[in-house]
Amino acid sequence: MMVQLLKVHGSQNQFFILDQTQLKNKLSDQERVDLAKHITDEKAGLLNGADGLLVIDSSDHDGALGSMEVINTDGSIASMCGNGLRTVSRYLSEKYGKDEFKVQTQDSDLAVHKEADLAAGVPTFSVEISPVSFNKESLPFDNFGVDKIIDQPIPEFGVGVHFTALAVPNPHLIGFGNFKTMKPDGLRVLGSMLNHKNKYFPDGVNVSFAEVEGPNTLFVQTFERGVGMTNACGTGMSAASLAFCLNKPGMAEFEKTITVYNPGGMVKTRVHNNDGDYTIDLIGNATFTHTVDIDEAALHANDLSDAEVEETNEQDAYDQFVGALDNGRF
Ligand SMILES: N[C@H](CCC[C@H](N)C(=O)O)C(=O)O
Repeated sequence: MMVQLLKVHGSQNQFFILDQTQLKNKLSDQERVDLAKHITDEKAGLLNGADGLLVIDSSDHDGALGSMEVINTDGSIASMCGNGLRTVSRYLSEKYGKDEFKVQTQDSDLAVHKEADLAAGVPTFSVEISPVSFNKESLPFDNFGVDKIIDQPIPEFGVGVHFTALAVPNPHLIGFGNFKTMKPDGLRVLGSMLNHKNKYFPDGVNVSFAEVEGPNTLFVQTFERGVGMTNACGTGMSAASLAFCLNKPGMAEFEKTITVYNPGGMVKTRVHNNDGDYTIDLIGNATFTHTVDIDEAALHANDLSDAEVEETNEQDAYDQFVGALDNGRF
């Protein structure tokens, strides 16, 4: 029986989507991890690979149209994926004909809704990023001698950079500085050092460098846990936006729209402060670039050799959207 996967992206953070409800027999945990590592591999995989596999399944939670599992390209499971959740939201919205609903994720059911297109031909969704925590146990982190890291220098991690650590709920370390003065390879070196189990972050951590470009305007680049350098990281940009509001109140405001540029384009965020209980809205594209038709048995066998790939016509519109961005970086 043929099954259709999608290749998608949120701000060019690329994923494959598999909707397990199509399958006669669902993939086992190991089959899903093996498939993720294979299909996203830039050489052995499909379409030069991707940053992860998003597995959709049914949900019996109130108001949820489905569930999302996030598998990084190295096979590790993440609790959340902001750019990916926008693409999953679009998939479920079109499957069920609804524009506002919830998606069940590992830690919580998150509110999502369709937004006005960011540009012609650029489907756009808003997704809730939460729960948020700064407690060391929630990332987790250790061996810094503190229970929270908020706007602090960590000399061994980078000179001229102030760091904030938070879980949204996947773990993020956000460094604010000036890309021109930061060591050019600083993000890659630090991201690689902290990517997997280490004495500071036992579960690894996503590392982002953020630069303030103006009032309510950031540029963020991320070295993702379990992936490496990506064009964008939705939870990373959301975490950076919250740190921006907390640490630079003169430049960023809660409840106001923040524009976050990244190497893959641009998203918008809005940080809500409910008496210290934070949630973030992440608004951005949900672009479907390819369909991938494959026999269910081949999926179980992790055999991609007969996969039939078709390109959609959506990337052109996204490229035009990026080309029209006016911050001088594109
Ligand atoms: N690499 C992340 C998961 C994907 C997050 C990112 N792609 C996003 O858009 O939030 C982690 O291991 O926590």
